[in-house]
Amino acid sequence: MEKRNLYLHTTPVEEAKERYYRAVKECISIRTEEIPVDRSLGRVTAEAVYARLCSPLFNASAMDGIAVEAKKTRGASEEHPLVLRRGEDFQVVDTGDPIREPYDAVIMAEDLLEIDEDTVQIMAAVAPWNHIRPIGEDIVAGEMLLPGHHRIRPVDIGVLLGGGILQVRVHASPSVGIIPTGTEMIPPGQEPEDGQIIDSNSGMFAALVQQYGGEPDRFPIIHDDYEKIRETVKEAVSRDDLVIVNAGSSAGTEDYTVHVLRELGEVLIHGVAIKPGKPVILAIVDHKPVIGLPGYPVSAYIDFETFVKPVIELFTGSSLKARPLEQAVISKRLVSSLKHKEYVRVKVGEVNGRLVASPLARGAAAATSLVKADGVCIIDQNLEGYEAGEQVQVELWRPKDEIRHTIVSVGSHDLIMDFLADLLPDLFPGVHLSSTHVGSMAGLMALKRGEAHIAPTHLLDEETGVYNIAYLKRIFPDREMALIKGVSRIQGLMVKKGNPKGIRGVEDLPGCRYANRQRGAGTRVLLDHLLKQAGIRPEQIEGYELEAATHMAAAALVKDGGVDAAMGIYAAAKAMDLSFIEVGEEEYDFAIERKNLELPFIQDFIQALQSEQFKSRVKEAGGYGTENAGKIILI
Ligand SMILES: Nc1nc2c(c(=O)[nH]1)N[C@H]1C(S)=C(S)[C@@H](COP(=O)(O)OP(=O)(O)OC[C@H]3O[C@@H](n4cnc5c(N)ncnc54)[C@H](O)[C@@H]3O)O[C@H]1N2
Ligand code: MOO
Repeated sequence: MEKRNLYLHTTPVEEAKERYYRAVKECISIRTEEIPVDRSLGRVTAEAVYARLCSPLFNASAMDGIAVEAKKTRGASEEHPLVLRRGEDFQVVDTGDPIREPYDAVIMAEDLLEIDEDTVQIMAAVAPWNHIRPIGEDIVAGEMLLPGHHRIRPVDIGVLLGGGILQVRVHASPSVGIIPTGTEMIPPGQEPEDGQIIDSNSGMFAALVQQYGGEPDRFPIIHDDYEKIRETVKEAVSRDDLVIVNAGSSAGTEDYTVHVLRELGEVLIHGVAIKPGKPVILAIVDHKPVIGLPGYPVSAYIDFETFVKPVIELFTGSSLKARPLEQAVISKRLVSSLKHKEYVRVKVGEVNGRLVASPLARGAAAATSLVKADGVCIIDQNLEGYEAGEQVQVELWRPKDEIRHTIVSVGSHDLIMDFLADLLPDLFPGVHLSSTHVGSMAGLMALKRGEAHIAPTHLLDEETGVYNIAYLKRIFPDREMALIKGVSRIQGLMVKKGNPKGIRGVEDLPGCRYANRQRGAGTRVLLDHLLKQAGIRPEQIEGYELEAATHMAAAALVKDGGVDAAMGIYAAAKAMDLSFIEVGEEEYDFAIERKNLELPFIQDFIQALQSEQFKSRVKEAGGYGTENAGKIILI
């Protein structure tokens, strides 16, 4: 067997950061540069900036009116108005005009009685400096306008220009080398062949670097070849301030990064007690920080935020605002190990006045969990997790105001949830739909615990043959509930195109490879019902234990995953270009507490269901009926 980097020891996150930053600070040199003020937005001052000019530059009129000598207005009153003559006693001025000797006060046009073009009457005396902005009232030449380490905002640009400053010295944007490695990697745009993986991380890193004020310097993909990786790292270190080497960070036989970095420089840390992101490498080569990030996108992102961002901030001279921490109730039990600090991506919604966090997929390769997340629940290394319903700290990634206007849906999955999520903010600006797919039963349980506004459900009551209502009565015996009617949809068996196995119905499933849905999913309840009717036991079906989380995930397993059949909706089969054997029609509705029907965004949701846009979109997908969409049944 080839050599592996088996490492059993990991360093706690804070210790790793502290040791690395101490070393980095000692070795890097911070560059600064002078740039035009009007292109300095977001940059950080390298030194204090002092005004070159005063503002205003001269004594200036603050109002439209006339400039006078204050002493000549003495004695004027309502009873004894005073007559003033142009040229002799006053000069007409506009706001901003210079006021020169002998004038020392301004009277507003509204306070004048015009007798003729050259004569006015005043009814009150004025004091010197009345309505005059003196030289340097706002800015005095030589005064400090901005301190060092200040991130420049639009208002700062205004003040600098007003103070006569055209160039400003700022921290230079660090150039960040990005080196993707891996023989199996291909650049985006190239059609992947078997076993190839699109290098999506480099694009994400480049965007992060830009967002945090650096300049990305991207290298082409380097194959798993020790010499090539070494030469590329040397090149990057010679031209960049900071270098990221992506993947090859862990224990694989072709994970060369750490060996290359050990040869070229010093590896301070390999392996941190963080999940995801454990195999991160923190090194220094030729006085430059070099960070090896793991290949899995979520690990790479979490490590970037934790270890790369603070290094970029050292170069840019200022820390970016940390994301706010909020208390939330966690909706599912979260078990975590004492071996690491864990970052669990969560969806967050406000239900009945409290924030509720629902954990998303925890896998390090689940990049879409980063896209769906409203935040992250951080479980400290010394904690073994949280029980459902416990208070947790969540770092919010989305503005709280937006979270407040989000409908939280937990339950069964259907493609219409995607249509609605897309349609809602279009029809009702500011309203969002967040849906978590856990199956019908688990959704109703979440609704019961007050963790969702709505629970999409399709549960067949075997006795009555009626969908959903019986379950609501049973699960919420003493609560006033309602059902917002959704769609009727065709359920069936999704099979490979052309149905090569000649499957006609559930009776043909024994002998085929099947993919099931998770326990409590309505689709699984339907399968069990049909199996019972057909007198087939679950053990007779190969793959009964294989659980797909959504219709689309089940369809994907049939398409490419070595599975012959899975139960699902027509629209998913159509979207994946599969053949479809209809087994029946069912009703997909939304359970809700009656008191929540009046919430403004729930009213918007009901209207969206009734909208023409929704109906035509659903019709296009096929296999749905929308006659009852948006109707309310009180239970
Ligand atoms: N025996 C062990 N195996 C693994 C361990 C371990 O401790 N012992 N650690 C696991 C952990 S944790 C992680 S995280 C990964 C890290 O893997 P590597 O950094 O070595 O990355 P690769 O194996 O080269 O790639 C893994 C995977 O990542 C994706 N990837 C890679 N590069 C990119 C890219 N540029 N863009 C998008 N995605 C990328 C891809 O799916 C690769 O298959 O190791 C575990 N293994
Ligand atoms: O560190 Mo790995 O990122 O846990 O999957």
